[in-house]
Amino acid sequence: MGKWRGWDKLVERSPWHQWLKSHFPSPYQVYAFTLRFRDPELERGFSRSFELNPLLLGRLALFVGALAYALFGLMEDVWIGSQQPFLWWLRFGVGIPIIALAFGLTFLPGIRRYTDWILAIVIQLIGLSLIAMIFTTQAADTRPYESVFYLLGLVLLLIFNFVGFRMRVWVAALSGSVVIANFVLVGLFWGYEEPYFTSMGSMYLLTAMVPLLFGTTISEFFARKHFVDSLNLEHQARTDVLTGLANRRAFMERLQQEYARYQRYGTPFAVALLDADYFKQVNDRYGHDAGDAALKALGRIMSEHCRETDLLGRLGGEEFGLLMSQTEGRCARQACERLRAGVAEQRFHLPDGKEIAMTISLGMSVVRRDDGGIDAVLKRADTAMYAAKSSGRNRVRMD
Ligand SMILES: Nc1nc2c(ncn2[C@@H]2O[C@H](COP(=O)(O)OP(=O)(O)OP(=O)(O)O)[C@@H](O)[C@H]2O)c(=O)[nH]1
Repeated sequence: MGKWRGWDKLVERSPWHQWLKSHFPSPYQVYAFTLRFRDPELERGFSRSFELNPLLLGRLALFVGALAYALFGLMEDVWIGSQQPFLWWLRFGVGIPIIALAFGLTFLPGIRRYTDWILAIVIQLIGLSLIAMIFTTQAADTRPYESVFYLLGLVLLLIFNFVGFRMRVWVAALSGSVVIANFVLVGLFWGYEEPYFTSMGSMYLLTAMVPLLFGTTISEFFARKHFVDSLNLEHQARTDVLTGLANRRAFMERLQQEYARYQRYGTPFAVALLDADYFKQVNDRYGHDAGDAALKALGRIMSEHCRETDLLGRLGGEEFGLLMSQTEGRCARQACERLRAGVAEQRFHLPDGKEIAMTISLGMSVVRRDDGGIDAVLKRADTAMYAAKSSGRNRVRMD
């Protein structure tokens, strides 16, 4: 996007961008012009969130489009009896093979990211064939209304372009505009001398494009908004409100996944249960709000002492859990010691300015072959944690 920086700046100052920004707060920013998420990972997640595979949708639209295109041709040739073999050739010799070729291309590996462009090119070629039909029937002057029907064909093509394939909005807008521009250009050079047909025709096409563009933009906007809202809700459902750490549900899910991985690949893991020592005294002495602030600070300090691959969660009250992936024995114990020492060395600032010291007791266990599930691992960690408490607190015990 580097070369578009000037353009981006211009768009960013527009009221449209400001409005979008208020609906897609960071980190879900979208490009104002193309309505795409700035984060490629998010964009991929959004595409995946559609149950309908875009390739499948593209194939379906190509098939239906080809069927309609062929049926119109058959009706004209067989039933009405076209007087122009050139049109028949254009439809069945060029149009249908192009659609069939595009259909075949959608089966090539790695083509998925180019689907929009393949479909846009098909739209252009079919558009050109319809434009050729419009102006050759005009030139032949056989039936005065014939070219109007082909003009209606262009309107149908615009409908396919915007709503048939779920193309990216800006690609559809570009492709639709080129279809109209081609119609105007060909009309100016090969149409009736009098500009009535070309100007009225382009007015109809432009007017058809406005609601199509507007409608697809709105539906794209709401689809993205809905996606972002569902991500936010999912995040909230898995996050502890006070500390911002993973909540019990998220922690247990990760633990379950880790256990499944252990069963399948044998990658070990360790779990520690961490409990604040004499926390009741903090509440009793300084009040519940101060206790909350202390818990929040405890969560922050502990996460600073964890590895990125570890998961720290608040399991409830003043109890936390630490899941250490691909870790066992001595390494896990060292990690727990580091955490214990890190908390013990820290001074906690309460909202009223007072400073207190806090300590934690940790009980740790490493997964074993004979564990029937995560309950057994957790139970050992719990027993170890109570052993740490009863042997004086501010220490690590392993079971
Ligand atoms: N402020 C605050 N306090 C909480 C929260 N959840 C649990 N607590 C308090 O944490 C305290 C836990 O006390 P106990 O289980 O008796 O344990 P303790 O005082 O930490 O003593 P030991 O665990 O034996 O070292 C209780 O007073 C709970 O009210 C919370 O979200 N906020």
